[in-house]
Amino acid sequence: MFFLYAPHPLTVAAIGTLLTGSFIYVALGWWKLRQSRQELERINKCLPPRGVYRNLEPFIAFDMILSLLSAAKNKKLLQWFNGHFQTYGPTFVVQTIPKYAIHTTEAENIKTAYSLKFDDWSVRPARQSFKHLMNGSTFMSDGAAWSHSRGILRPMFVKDRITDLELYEAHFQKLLKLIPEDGSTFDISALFHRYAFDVSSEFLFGESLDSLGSPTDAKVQLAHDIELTIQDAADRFRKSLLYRWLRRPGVDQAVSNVLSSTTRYAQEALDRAVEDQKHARGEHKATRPYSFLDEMARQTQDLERMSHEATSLMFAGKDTTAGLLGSMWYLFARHPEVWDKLLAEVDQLEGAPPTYEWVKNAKYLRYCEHEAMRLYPVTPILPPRVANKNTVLPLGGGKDGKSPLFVPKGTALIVHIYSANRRQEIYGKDAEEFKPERWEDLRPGWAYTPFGGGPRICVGQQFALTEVYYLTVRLMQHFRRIECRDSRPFIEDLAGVILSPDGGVQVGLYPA
Ligand code: HEM
Repeated sequence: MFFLYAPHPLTVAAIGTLLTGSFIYVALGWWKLRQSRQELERINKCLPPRGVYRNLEPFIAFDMILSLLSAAKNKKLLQWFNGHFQTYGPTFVVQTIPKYAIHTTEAENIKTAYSLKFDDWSVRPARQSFKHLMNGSTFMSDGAAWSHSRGILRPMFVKDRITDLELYEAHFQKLLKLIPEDGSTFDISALFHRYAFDVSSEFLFGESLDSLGSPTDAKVQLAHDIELTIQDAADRFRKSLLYRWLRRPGVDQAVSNVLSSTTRYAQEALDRAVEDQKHARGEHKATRPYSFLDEMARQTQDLERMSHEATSLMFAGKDTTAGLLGSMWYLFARHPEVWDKLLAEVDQLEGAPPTYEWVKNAKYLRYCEHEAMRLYPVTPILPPRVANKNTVLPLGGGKDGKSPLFVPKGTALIVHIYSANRRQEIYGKDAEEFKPERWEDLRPGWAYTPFGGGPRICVGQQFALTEVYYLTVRLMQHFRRIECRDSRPFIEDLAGVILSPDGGVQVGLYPA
């Protein structure tokens, strides 16, 4: 029987040659990689990392994941990382057998990855949880595709586009009606979220979702679905392997409504662009408020791309802006001396609404925002970048952590803004305190990057800041006194990916 099934000697020889050839090919590839790695390490004088977080279970770092989950459950995730930076120094490595991740607070490392060696790092591999919503957006792209989309986006955020203060004023008037005038306690951060929602939707779609007014049922549903979709994207990112079993009910329908609604808004903008071309050019600008999608329709007819870009901007801009307002007002409520000083600056306007130039030049207002963003940065941990080739970071290697660090292809780099902003070497011994005055002569450069940095710096930064400054001034012109109604210390809430105080910002406000 055996004889019947024995392979022909030529077949055996062919298989043998194939196997040996493959082995040599793989071995040569591995040897070449090792050589180039050693060469890179030698040229750059790389040393092994100073801080290494070692896992007992070295494959998926199960012990670290459990420890992180427990810290997150106790609302101490940021403190957990902060503690590890105290132990290991400003850069540490988490090693598992398949790959490793670098956590850093070091300005030079951030500058290198975000600017000097920008091309060595990609964002897309770590943003897969957003793919179903914004696959073609700037936020998701790398390389030439990113340059192209960012180029389309840029003109929409230039000065004349973001100085439409009427947009902010109209929604401020609606917000004002919802604030109790008798000093009774309310959560001002919840109103900031609705305000940012309405401003963003009007800016993006040309139509506000009107969450501060009397929205239609369809708008209420869309607002609900956008919130659910944002939470779901955060779940996908955090729970990765377990996500399938831990999905929130109604997610599929919510995602589908968000996508079909943004597609409808995009289609309407394209139709208007066609109408405009038929009539005098740019006619709609006189009759309609400026909309991001209208502007985009002048540059592309790609419906999916427009819908994905608008969705990504809604995600990137809404909670972040509300989060910054929340941090500032959380701190104002606890620092009456800062409130009084800012009030004096605001009073220079003698009650008139501020102009764009005024908010840009209001120094103390800017210091307050910088200081709030320093202590409670809206995005306390930036989304990871992944090395697309072997590369080097300037710091983190050697016994003192001052030597360059070799970074193998596939390594994730995670920048910790929250911990970077508390480094005593940069901010002094009082780094934990709220002192806007420190910004009079503080220039931390790459040590302070709440909006990211380099070519991918937040495209909406000026839009967000104008919105935040304008609303703060207008509220302070109306309400002259603030009282804190929550004596608990700051407890982190990272329910989305945005940092806010647990329990909101409970205050009482009094008009003049
Ligand atoms: C206080 C408010 C905001 C904060 C703190 C903030 C923060 C950030 C940060 C840190 C990044 C860089 C992420 C990285 O490099 O990994 C970023 C990118 C981005 N932000 Fe913002 N953002 C804010 C508001 C906005 C607004 C209002 C918009 C638009 C309406 C916006 C649109 C974007 C976009 C499109 C990107 C991706 C840019 C690119 O990849 O080229 N952001 N933002």
